[in-house]
Amino acid sequence: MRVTVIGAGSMGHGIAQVAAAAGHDATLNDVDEERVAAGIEGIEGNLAGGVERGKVTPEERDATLDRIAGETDLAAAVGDADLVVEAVPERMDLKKEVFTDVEAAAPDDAVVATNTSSLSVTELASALEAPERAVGLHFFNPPHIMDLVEVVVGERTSGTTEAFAVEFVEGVGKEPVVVRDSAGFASSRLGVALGLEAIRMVETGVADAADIDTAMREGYNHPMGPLELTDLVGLDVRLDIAEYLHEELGERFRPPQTLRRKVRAGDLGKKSGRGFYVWEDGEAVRPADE
Ligand SMILES: NC(=O)c1ccc[n+]([C@@H]2O[C@H](COP(=O)([O-])OP(=O)(O)OC[C@H]3O[C@@H](n4cnc5c(N)ncnc54)[C@H](O)[C@@H]3O)[C@@H](O)[C@H]2O)c1
Repeated sequence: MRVTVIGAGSMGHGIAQVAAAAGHDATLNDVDEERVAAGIEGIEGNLAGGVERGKVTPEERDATLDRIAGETDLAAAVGDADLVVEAVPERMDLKKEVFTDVEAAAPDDAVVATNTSSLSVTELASALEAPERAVGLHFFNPPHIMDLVEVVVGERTSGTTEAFAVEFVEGVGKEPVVVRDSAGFASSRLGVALGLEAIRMVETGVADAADIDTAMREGYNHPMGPLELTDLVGLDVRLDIAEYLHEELGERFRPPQTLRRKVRAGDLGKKSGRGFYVWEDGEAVRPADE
């Protein structure tokens, strides 16, 4: 199968890697050469880590990389795709534009998927002349490690598209859960609620970021605390999601000022090197506000 991923950021490059590792031809698209190259470098880094840990053989690494191509021209990237997954920033207008461009250039029977964490798949699909071919494929961060993929079924998603999506997810070795389209789906709504409350607790001086994270790891057995997870996801991504959930679900999702302030300052978490923590070599090394 040919899989094209639009957007080579935190999620897009990982999704292309997962598809290629499962034997699909994967094309990675972004707005310029530099971002595509950074995405491919990210995949190389993930695979090198896999080889070091004995999870990936050198042959599998090479075969996966051989199946990945970069392409900055969207029409060329999707021209012979069987599945297109968009992973551009969490903004409805931008994603609709991408969907429209994909439909104009992709084969008529290609499935058009979105990796959105929260936006309505039904509304996004309304940008297509054939909304029945749209579906949500919500991978988790980092896609090559996390097993879950939410398959989000919009109002107009056809049974064939849903079945294709579930089969694709199982085929790449992940665990699909099928969810109805509603703001934040099953996972982001709860995950973001926890993250926003943790930020409000830092703001009001209940405890500092490291202590809140320790409490959730040690007390609730979460593998990662809500603030470190916010850093991993990206503060800008979390802010976009919170704004949408605030609009759709009300006051409890109002983005805290601290989140806005950090995003304005360019403190986006792991990807910029600083968020609630300072990040070095992919690890949170100390709280940012000490
Ligand atoms: N970060 C997470 O933990 C996470 C988890 C699950 C889902 N998501 C969702 O995945 C999507 C992407 O998030 P991300 O964290 O990878 O964002 P990101 O900011 O890391 O990457 C987005 C990429 O899209 C590119 N882009 C922007 N406009 C484009 C266009 N018109 N055509 C092609 N590329 C374009 C950007 O250059 C950038 O490289 C969002 O919808 C987000 O909600 C994110």
